[in-house]
Amino acid sequence: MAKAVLGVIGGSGVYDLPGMEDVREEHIASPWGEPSDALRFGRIGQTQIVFLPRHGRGHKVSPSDINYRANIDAMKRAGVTDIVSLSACGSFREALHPGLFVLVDQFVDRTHKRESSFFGKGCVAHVSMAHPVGSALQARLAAAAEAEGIAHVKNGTYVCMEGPQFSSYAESVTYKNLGYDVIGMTNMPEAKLAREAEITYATVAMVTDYDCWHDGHDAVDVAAVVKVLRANAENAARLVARMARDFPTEREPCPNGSHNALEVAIITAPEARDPELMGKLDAVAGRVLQG
Ligand SMILES: CSC[C@H]1O[C@H](OP(=O)(O)O)[C@H](O)[C@@H]1O
Ligand SMILES: Nc1ncnc2[nH]cnc12
Repeated sequence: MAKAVLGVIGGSGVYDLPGMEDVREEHIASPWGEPSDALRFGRIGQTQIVFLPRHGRGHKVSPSDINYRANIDAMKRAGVTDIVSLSACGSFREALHPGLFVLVDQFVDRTHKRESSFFGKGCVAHVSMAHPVGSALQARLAAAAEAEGIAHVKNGTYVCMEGPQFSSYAESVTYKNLGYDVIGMTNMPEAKLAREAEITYATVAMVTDYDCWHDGHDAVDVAAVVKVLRANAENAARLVARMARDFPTEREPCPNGSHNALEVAIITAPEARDPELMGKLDAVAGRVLQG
């Protein structure tokens, strides 16, 4: 197994990762376009960390405009084996209150304007998304939250909307009635692309609001989100630092198959593959394509 490198993708309010040492920045070029920002390399204890703010510094990139493929490809090129996504979200349950961290285990993808695969014409692949979150990585997050006394719950479904507008009341009530737990605008296709790149993925969905279904709360707006973000970001930094303390130095096999997701996924015959696309897949699929 490869050396373990922990990637952290910071969402709204998380543009930095306090606690990293020996920090250096590098702009990683990707054949998939421009990543949201330079990658920040550092370590916490013995654990190598690569940090990327998905909206860029200053929050310049909107959810639909994020180049998710470039971000994941750049992380793969940086040697990242596991990604923790730190994401703000709205809640569809009274008990999932602002400030709570939901370690979701499922996603519903309602996005429709984003490139959501590295594969396509000239190299077709179908990875499993049955269990999109690495359960061992999720367990490490839960243990770290427990140790730090950070309020959290394990499991839940994150519905990813296109945005950038927040949901209508009818949409919000529909999602709630469908049994979804939280809502955001970014974790899809991020989680799909991570799986295609054989990177283990886990989300910390940090509740900021009750979206707009709750009679006792105003409909969500950015000001309401920002009010809760600062405390959430501080807890997120503590959580990651704690998890990094006991992180393995060697990559562990993922119980959900993310470490070898491509082994049984590529269906295009070798002689039918498009050389140009194969070139772009050098990082993401290099392990299986180069044998
Ligand atoms: C600022 S509220 C809406 C914004 O916040 C979430 O961002 P992220 O997932 O990157 O933390 C949500 O997905 C929207 O992009
Ligand atoms: N209610 C909400 N809907 C979508 N994305 C969010 N991010 C934070 N709160 C959100």
